[in-house]
Amino acid sequence: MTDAKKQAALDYHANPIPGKLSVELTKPTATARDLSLAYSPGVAEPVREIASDPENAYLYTGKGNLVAVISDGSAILGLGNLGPLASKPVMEGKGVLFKRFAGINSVDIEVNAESPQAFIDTVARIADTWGGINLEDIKAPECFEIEQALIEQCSIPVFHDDQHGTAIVTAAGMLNALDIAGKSLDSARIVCLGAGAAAIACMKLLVSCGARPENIVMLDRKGVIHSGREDLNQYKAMFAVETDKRTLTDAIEGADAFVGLSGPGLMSADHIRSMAANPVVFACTNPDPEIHPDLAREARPDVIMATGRSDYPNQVNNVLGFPFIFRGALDVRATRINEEMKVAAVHALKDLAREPVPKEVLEAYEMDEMRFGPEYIIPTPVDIRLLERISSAVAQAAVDSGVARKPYPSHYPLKTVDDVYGG
Ligand SMILES: NC(=O)C1=CN([C@@H]2O[C@H](COP(=O)(O)OP(=O)(O)OC[C@H]3O[C@@H](n4cnc5c(N)ncnc54)[C@H](OP(=O)(O)O)[C@@H]3O)[C@@H](O)[C@H]2O)C=CC1
Ligand SMILES: CC(=O)C(=O)O
Ligand SMILES: [Mg+2]
Repeated sequence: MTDAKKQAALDYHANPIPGKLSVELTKPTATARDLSLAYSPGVAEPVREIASDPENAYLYTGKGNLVAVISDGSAILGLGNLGPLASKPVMEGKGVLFKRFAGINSVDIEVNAESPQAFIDTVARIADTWGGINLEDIKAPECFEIEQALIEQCSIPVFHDDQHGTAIVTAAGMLNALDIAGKSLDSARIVCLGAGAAAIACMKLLVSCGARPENIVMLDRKGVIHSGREDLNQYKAMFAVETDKRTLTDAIEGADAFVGLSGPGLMSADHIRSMAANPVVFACTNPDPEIHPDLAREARPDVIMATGRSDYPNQVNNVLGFPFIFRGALDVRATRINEEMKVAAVHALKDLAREPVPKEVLEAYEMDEMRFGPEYIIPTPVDIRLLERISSAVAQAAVDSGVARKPYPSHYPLKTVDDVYGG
């Protein structure tokens, strides 16, 4: 970023008041009567109701439309382990996206925990307060243990966005990009740079969608994850392949697709030049991708290129997933977000990219045209139809797979965020 853009980003966060979110009132509070209902003595009535049946919390408090965004700051975007407090702008940002795109209230919580168990214990103790928990920017491998333990201990959806939100959006984008390239997932050779939270989840979901494990080469800081390595944790070991390739240069030659979930500037023009025809390059590290889109296009005019950023075409970013996935899960009071719900989200997102783009989206992006093709493989986050399509698909999948505690919502499909509380 230029110095001017850096300053603009700081000014945006600082002015006119610090931060990006505030809390608003939903009930009248002007009179003594209002206050006697909102607080003492009236507040005692819902207290008694919730004490007699915890389900009443959904009736009398904001729980049902409230998601906690929780991080330890150990993998903030691609910036690394900068600690809990430094993660707060990102967590507030996730709250902005929850509210703006899906009408969901959120609170960000940055936890200073000395161990995964301390983090788990902290979150488990406050879990009943929320309708759902979005874990964010927690590094691998600790994130896997943390998420699994919290799913087991909590009766509300617990979802590590960097794993599953990213995987859902990557799978939708990859299916479309390969289709445009004239290829298919079941025969594509895929190189994944990174073997952390996002990378492991993305490759697992791509395999569920039809990619062949033997066609995937994953790399971490030490190079290719191959079966001769003895330093692999159980998550990386799932992707160990029999190969004599050792470096990114070895692995990328002739590959159909590259997925970068690692660090900035790690892919060169030579790497991309050595890929197969119509290469698909998802350089998804934020804020600075593995290779800049301009450099990629210069090296390979036939590239189908995506980044995690809003300022280039094809934003493959979990913002296209988590607001709408939680919307659907909350509205049927799902106990968890399962594989069926994730796959439903992949297909809803993938299919929407093939439809004509509304004029509001063109205006927001100052474009005359956006059409399914190399420069438009996936919808943009401002597309209001995401709310309708993904939330509906996820809610239906929750009902069909038996994790919903309420029927498919009668106020669906949602056309705007003003509709989220129903009529
Ligand atoms: N576009 C999007 O929607 C999203 C993008 N991301 C991006 O993905 C990246 C990883 O995030 P996340 O998975 O949460 O973090 P993790 O800390 O869990 O994983 C980081 C992974 O990157 C690998 N890595 C780092 N540097 C290198 C390098 N020089 N060469 C090869 N591998 C390297 C690490 O290797 P090792 O295991 O050896 O340490 C590790 O496997 C971030 O940049 C983040 O911005 C994440 C989520 C969503
Ligand atoms: C987008 C996101 O969640 C990340 O880069 O970590
Ligand atoms: Mg993240």
